[in-house]
Amino acid sequence: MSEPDKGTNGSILAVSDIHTYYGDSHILQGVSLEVRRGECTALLGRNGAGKTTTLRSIVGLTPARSGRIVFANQDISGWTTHRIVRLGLGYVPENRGIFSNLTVREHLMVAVWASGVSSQRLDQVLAIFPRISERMDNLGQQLSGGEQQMLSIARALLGEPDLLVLDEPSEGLAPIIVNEVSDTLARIKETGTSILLVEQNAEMALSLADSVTILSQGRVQFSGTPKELEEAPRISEAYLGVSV
Ligand SMILES: Nc1ncnc2c1ncn2[C@@H]1O[C@H](COP(=O)(O)OP(=O)(O)OP(=O)(O)O)[C@@H](O)[C@H]1O
Repeated sequence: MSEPDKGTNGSILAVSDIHTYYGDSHILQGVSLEVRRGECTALLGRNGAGKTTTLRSIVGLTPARSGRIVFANQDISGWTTHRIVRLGLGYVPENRGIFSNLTVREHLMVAVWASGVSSQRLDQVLAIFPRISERMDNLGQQLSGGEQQMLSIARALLGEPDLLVLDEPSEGLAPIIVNEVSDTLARIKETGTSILLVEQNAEMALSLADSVTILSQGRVQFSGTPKELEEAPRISEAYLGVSV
């Protein structure tokens, strides 16, 4: 992980006024958000608000048609996903990307080869995920939802990303496992890794976040700190359906 760069207003990721389409459907209509170095930004909103599309635009899977995305001081607009990941972005997709017939070890070794990191790095990552280290010879299909989520996060961390981008890591998990995922993300943040976290679980996301962006119908409805959101209950009730 690189040292914080004081020369660029402390931002590891700055998304400015992006517009993204699926065919003719204009989904993101001028989305802007920021992740500051070493901090966590939570991206919240109801189903269909455009959260996943925002992440897909950032990682180059569904490129924005206009707007600007600056990551690690580089304008990555139009870059391929492969190149963006190489620059230091770790992506944990919503479906977790776990293969049923590969073992935990094979998932991790593929990532080690692909990112060219040392086996020492694998040991460092496994130290954060004790449960995964005990399951090295289990197949993907033999893992619980929580273990699959942890493996997906571990794999993204192998490449020593400066920014970890996660799409609803709590989805489908029991509350006690959500707490484990949340504690793990807090530890990752403590090591200096910046985090962009998409969540339906506002409580979990706000416990980790330094800033919050709320989307509705492809537009930003709120941007501020968790405290500012707490002081604006009408916003959270209108766009999240809960008081925070
Ligand atoms: N492949 C696609 N083709 C066409 N429209 C899509 C596609 N994927 C998503 N959409 C539409 O784009 C809008 C935003 O979807 P998106 O998945 O980004 O929302 P979200 O906030 O992540 O919601 P969820 O929590 O349900 O994943 C929705 O109206 C959705 O129906």
